[in-house]
Amino acid sequence: MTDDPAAHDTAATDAAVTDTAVPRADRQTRGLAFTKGHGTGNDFILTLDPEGVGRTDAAFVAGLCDRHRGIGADGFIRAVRSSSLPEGQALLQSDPEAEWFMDYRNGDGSVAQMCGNGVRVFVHFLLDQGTVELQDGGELAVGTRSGVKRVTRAGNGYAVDMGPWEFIFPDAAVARGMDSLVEIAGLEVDRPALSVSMGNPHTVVALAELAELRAAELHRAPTVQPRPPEGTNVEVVVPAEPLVGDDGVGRLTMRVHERGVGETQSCGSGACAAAVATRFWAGTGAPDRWLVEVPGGVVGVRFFPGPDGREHVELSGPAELVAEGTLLAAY
Ligand SMILES: N[C@@H](CCC[C@H](N)C(=O)O)C(=O)O
Repeated sequence: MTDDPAAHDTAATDAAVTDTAVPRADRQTRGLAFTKGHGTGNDFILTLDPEGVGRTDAAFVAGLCDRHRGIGADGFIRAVRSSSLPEGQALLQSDPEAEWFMDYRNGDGSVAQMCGNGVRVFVHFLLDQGTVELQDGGELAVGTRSGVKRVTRAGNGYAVDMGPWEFIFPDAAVARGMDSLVEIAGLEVDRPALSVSMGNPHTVVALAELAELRAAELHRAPTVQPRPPEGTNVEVVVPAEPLVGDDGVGRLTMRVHERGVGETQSCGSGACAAAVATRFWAGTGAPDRWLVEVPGGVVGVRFFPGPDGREHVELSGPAELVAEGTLLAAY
């Protein structure tokens, strides 16, 4: 695991998995109420913990997310009142509307800054719990480790302003249109890539054809050189031919290896990063609207001028809740 360049610095996670610092009495999680949901197949275990008192240590989260010995999910999301967490309290200073904080963890228990599919499912979960009200067209401010995100409802679909995108290695990106080389199992030569931050890090690789996309063995972590400082999620994309349809919308097909998870059916922030990179490579005149096909469905990406004067990225797509239950295990 420690050789996995696409993963977080896993030392802390590994230590926490075998952590005996959590007193045995506090490991009792039997009776915990949970909901299972997904956005285009990117699946999450959600719990409501307004006061922020529940367990979030890596051993617990990894146990819950284990697909054989737990409930199984790509990630764990805890709904906490922003006022109950230091990160949330800091956000409330500048944005008092963000009453709820999406406390997100990857399936291996590592903390990630942002989850684009997760934040849509999070809002759907809060509505289902009766914790918030949101009419069609209404907007909810959500606290995240990547700042406050505004989520708009359209039926069971949600659109989130993910905020501004940034190149992780801006000098190389602008000078060469790529900043790193990625070795992907199943593909013969290393591929050039562009690393984009959507609050969390992504490295996007363009392939020429769908056969190559199918050949990529994404259950293995790709090797990225140079590796973004906090690790990275790797998106492999094939731009459509033609890239832009008669409707003026750009299209691409994507698979992803997520940091802290492995291959997933979808990654919302990854779809945004894939659209950023593809639009950049396409040059002047490339569209502001994109449809990104992932193994679990299709998500929309739109570029627009944000209220802060920077270009923002909107992610849209469905959110589904599929089950609720009570935990029997003590991890
Ligand atoms: N694995 C990611 C966090 C989760 C991203 C998510 N699936 C999405 O929809 O954006 C990371 O470690 O950054």
